[in-house]
Amino acid sequence: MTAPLLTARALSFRSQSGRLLVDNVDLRIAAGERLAITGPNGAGKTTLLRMLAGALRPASGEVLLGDRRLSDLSSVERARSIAIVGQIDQPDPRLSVVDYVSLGRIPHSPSRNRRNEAEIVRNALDRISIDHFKDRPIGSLSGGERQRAQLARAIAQEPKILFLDEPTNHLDPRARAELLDLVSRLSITVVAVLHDLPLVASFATRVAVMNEARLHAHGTPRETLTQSVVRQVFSIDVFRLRHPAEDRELTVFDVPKIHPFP
Ligand SMILES: Nc1ncnc2c1ncn2[C@@H]1O[C@H](COP(=O)(O)OP(=O)(O)OP(=O)(O)O)[C@@H](O)[C@H]1O
Repeated sequence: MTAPLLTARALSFRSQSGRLLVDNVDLRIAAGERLAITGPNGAGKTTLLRMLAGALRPASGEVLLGDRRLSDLSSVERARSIAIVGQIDQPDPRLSVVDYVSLGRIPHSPSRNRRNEAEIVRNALDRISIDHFKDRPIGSLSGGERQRAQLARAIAQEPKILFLDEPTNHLDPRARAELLDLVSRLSITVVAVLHDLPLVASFATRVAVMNEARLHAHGTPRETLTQSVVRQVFSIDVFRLRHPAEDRELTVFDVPKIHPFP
């Protein structure tokens, strides 16, 4: 592996009651990689993501960005390097989409060149294909549209690493694949919490499978989304089959049968 852009060493987090929510996690993320953090509900994925992004201070362990500890960076240095698209973002609903996306430029404001700034924002709107609703108030957007606006704001921030917490949860199946395709074309390092295993398999270059606060498996999708890991962690089966119409492999996650009513 080339020199990691982000390194987590023995990262742990405890709740106030003393429960371990993340237990001794080591990770190395190289520049250009797309790491998907997956695992069952409550496994510690968001807690881990927030520590990796510097939004939550670990109880023990450390995170390095390049060779610098994240905790030693100023908030401006951190904001120039790291963008987070989280699950909760409640901007003023009257803010127009273009003004909201412009907020991504705040960390860069000391070196402001107005024409250049406007160009970067326009570019972000264009890359996420939301320029047609750039003048609408944020409060009028659907969940999926809002998720796209959040991503455009993060792109306008021009970070080294983009952190996404369940970026597709409001999107329909096609829009999910399109959004992740778009993210993978940005050529930046991405760390994303994702539940949708087929999307994990096609989007991620590496996968971190969390289970009960621990890193259960870490590696390429093929190394981690194995029959034994998927069974043990998610209690479902995974099959790798030939696509019936195309010359490629299909990864099929076999969810349990839902009993018909009654
Ligand atoms: N500040 C906190 N205090 C106490 N418990 C917490 C705190 N934050 C998270 N938890 C608990 O820690 C566990 C892990 O939470 P986390 O949000 O990291 O899980 P997750 O894997 O992202 O879950 P999900 O898939 O449901 O979003 C959960 O049981 C959650 O209720």
